[in-house]
Amino acid sequence: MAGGDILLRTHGGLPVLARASPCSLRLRLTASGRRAPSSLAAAKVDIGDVVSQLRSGSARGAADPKRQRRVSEGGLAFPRVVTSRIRGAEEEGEGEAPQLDAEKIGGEAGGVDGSYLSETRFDQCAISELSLKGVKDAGYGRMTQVQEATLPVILQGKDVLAKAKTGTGKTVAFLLPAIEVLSKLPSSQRSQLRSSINLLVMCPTRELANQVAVEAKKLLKYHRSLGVQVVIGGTRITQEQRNMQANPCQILVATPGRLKDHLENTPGFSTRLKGVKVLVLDEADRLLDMGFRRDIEKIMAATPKDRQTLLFSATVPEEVRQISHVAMRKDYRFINTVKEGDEETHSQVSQMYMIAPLDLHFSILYDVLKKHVADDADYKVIIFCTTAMVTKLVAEVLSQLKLNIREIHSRKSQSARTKVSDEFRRSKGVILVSSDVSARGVDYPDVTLVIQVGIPAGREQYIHRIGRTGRKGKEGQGLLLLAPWESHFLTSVKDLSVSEAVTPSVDSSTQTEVKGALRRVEMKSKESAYQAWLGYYNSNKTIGGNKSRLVTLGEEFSRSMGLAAPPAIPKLILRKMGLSKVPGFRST
Ligand SMILES: Nc1ncnc2c1ncn2[C@@H]1O[C@H](COP(=O)(O)OP(=O)(O)OP(=O)(O)O)[C@@H](O)[C@H]1O
Repeated sequence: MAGGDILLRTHGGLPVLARASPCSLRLRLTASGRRAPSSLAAAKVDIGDVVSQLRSGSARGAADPKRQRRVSEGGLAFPRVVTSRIRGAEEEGEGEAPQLDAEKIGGEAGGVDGSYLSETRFDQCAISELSLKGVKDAGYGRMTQVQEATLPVILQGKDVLAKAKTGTGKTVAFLLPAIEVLSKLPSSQRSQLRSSINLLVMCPTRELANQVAVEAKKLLKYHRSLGVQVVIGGTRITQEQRNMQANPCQILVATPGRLKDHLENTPGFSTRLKGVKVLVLDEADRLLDMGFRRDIEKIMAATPKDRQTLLFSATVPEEVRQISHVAMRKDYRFINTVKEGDEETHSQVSQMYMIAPLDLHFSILYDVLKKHVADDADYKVIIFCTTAMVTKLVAEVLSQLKLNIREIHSRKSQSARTKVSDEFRRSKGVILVSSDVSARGVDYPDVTLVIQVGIPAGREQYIHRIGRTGRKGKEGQGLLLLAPWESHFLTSVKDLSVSEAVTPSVDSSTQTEVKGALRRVEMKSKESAYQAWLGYYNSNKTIGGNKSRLVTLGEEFSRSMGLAAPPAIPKLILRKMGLSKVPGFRST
């Protein structure tokens, strides 16, 4: 087991082992949500064994008692409850960094970990009656920590960069004060800017944009003079143009590519953007990374310089802090509700990783899923895969195995994506196989397990993906399934409590079923998955650097799909990947 001591905690009746990093040295929570000292143990846990022990009622305290004693005797001491102050809970972009007291904004309020809701109720805040009625109808009584920390600062007119864990209400945190700003615009300005866009919210994915608009509609319920529209890729741009012309709204939620399209092609659109008072970048670190930066810069340049800018995300890497001045005024505030010494992931989500050869991945996945499904009638699982085409393949294989599978990725039509997303949100007893289109922001309630197959695009992506479970303080489980040559990724999450799970011994009937399923999947799907897989790992800094090794790993992946030899790849694609001169790849 990598990285030192292990502590055992109870997770929904399931013993879970976690590495004892300095961050996890604090009182843990029991399944009932009461605070209790964690018991200590050291061992590896086989997920399969735990699940079957759980079914036979012997799971509690399943760890080896001798090992337990050894660690206890080893002197792992538990400090008292951490009541440290929040690090820079409110920091200036430059200059002083006022702090909020953790005890004031934390407490036993919210979900299982008791920390996502603050003590402050919305009706104690300086917000309009109309907003308050909307908030009440939405079912929100107390503010979440991030809402409590950001609302007064945004209402003061400051630019804000806010960091708060996944599923802790960041959407309302930026929407509510922004709506307040809009509702207080002097009526003269409002009539003058009647068709202008006053609040622009940018989101990296279409599903997230739709979701933000739904949340905005809830808060706008009693603000009859304010409306919201969505512009996203994958839909007919002419239809969007007609909608905007027929009923121009003051609030626009958009994905960057489509917004840029409107900027360039929709008459009068750039004039409407001149009315922007508040600009929000939701998932700011993603929108400011190289994939979106150019579009975002263009969009920002089309909005007034004196606008208010709000950047929100669960992850704010140092590079983003460095470049955030591009988007914000110099005196912006950095509001970080992740306590000093706390992890960026939730303590009530048990995180496991499993290292196994690629050719066992389908069998392990099937084994883990069968056990999870048998264990929890209300199961709701998301499996994240590396690329759209690998997602499609995994969904097809698991569907062949008669699991209740839905599939979502960028190669699906937008109408299919929306249908699957809406259905998954409402359902239980279903497994969503997804590319990174669902990694950030999407709020599917009650996800029981998140599985990540293959190396995630980075530490941030790992954190956002695992954040699809454990929302609003609820419990959840996460499993990262890696091949041995992918295990270097673990160093980038070594400060998180991710513990090793032993590879389950998959029985021969499971393996036979998986082989049969793989045989029934069309060759075309395997070819596309192989190409996409190669493209993904070829551009991975660590793995793509050694091309002859990539050939061998590609062979391993193709064997895992049940193929005797890797499929041939079109010359043009090999050339685009810079692999045409690498011996070992067959081309067509
Ligand atoms: N004050 C509140 N009280 C109770 N529930 C709330 C409150 N504010 C927001 N919520 C709910 O909490 C859930 C999570 O909110 P949201 O999706 O905004 O989280 P997030 O922090 O943006 O997550 P992510 O980092 O994954 O984007 C939503 O279902 C939302 O309706």
